[in-house]
Amino acid sequence: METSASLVAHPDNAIVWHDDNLFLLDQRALPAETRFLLCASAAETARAIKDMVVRGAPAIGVTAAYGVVLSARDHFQQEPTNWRAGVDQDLELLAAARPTAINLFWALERMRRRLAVLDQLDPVPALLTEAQRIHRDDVAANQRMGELGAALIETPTDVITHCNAGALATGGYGTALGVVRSAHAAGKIGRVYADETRPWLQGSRLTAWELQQSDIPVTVQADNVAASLMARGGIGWVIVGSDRIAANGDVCNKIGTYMLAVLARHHGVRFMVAAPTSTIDLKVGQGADIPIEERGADEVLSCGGNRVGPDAVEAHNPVFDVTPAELVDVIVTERGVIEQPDADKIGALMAEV
Ligand SMILES: CSC[C@H]1O[C@H](OP(=O)(O)O)[C@H](O)[C@@H]1O
Repeated sequence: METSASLVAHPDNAIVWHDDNLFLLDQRALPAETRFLLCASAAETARAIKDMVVRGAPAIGVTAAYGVVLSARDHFQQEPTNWRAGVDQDLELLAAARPTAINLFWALERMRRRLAVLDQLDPVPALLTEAQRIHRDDVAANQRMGELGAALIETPTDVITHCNAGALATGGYGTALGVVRSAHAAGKIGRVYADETRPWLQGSRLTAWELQQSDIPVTVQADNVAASLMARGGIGWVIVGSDRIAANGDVCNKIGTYMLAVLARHHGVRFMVAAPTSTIDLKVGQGADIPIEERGADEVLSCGGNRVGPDAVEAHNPVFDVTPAELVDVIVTERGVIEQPDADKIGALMAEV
């Protein structure tokens, strides 16, 4: 993949369709380096998702949608009257990139439905329009969630967040960090304590960088500081995103989220999950049924590119966990807020979607 220095590196500009190609702000390099990588094919897009050049549930859905556009362009150019089989294969390649975030499959299904009604003429313009609509809708949903989430914060407080559920994890603005941005603008959040989020360090590398771009006070902390910080007082909320929400309200999110939810309940800190309805998977009844991605041992046994563990030692690296619905005080979606989520409330909200 080549790079292009002509794009502006900003959290809200991490996924860019430019010169009929896809450019991704390389989140593996942030914050030390801001570089865009060119994805010129569906295969390169799938690789970028798998390698976490781009990550975050809505962000990989938006990215995969553009990957389908690249696929249609390539296969239409190669075989103008027989491009569908190649595009179908690329849809499967993109779907196999990562297993947990439902937004990837939700976005690909939207592209499949658009494909189904296209005739054999050039599919690219219609597919690009659909991908851009998915991208635009995601940003609008995040801005709406920001408003709804901020309104729940009654008195000014500090908050803890985990991983990165910001503009970098979405089409822009962010889910959890979208609430933070809106609440801070309304004078309701003083400081954000960002868990570094081992092993991939989305918090110390991405959330801290994002909040600095928005001039929001942020303090990075090791993941195991959260308990004593809550015990000290002054933390009103834990605000996180999600990669998949089961039909009963169980929330799958970055590893360590479940630990935060238990601590929050113990310390009387409220626990908010901000996620668009595209993150709710009614086909999965409970959190235990959500596939949890396991990544390589090297992510755990290294830090900042330096090996820290001994040779030949084993490592366990599940990168998501499940927080039971009963530990979630509120789920904020773009369609509304669900207090004390359960299957009936999730079903009622989704019936309106
Ligand atoms: C707004 S969804 C962000 C969500 O995705 C992250 O996982 P990863 O960085 O591995 O893609 C994490 O679970 C965030 O909460």
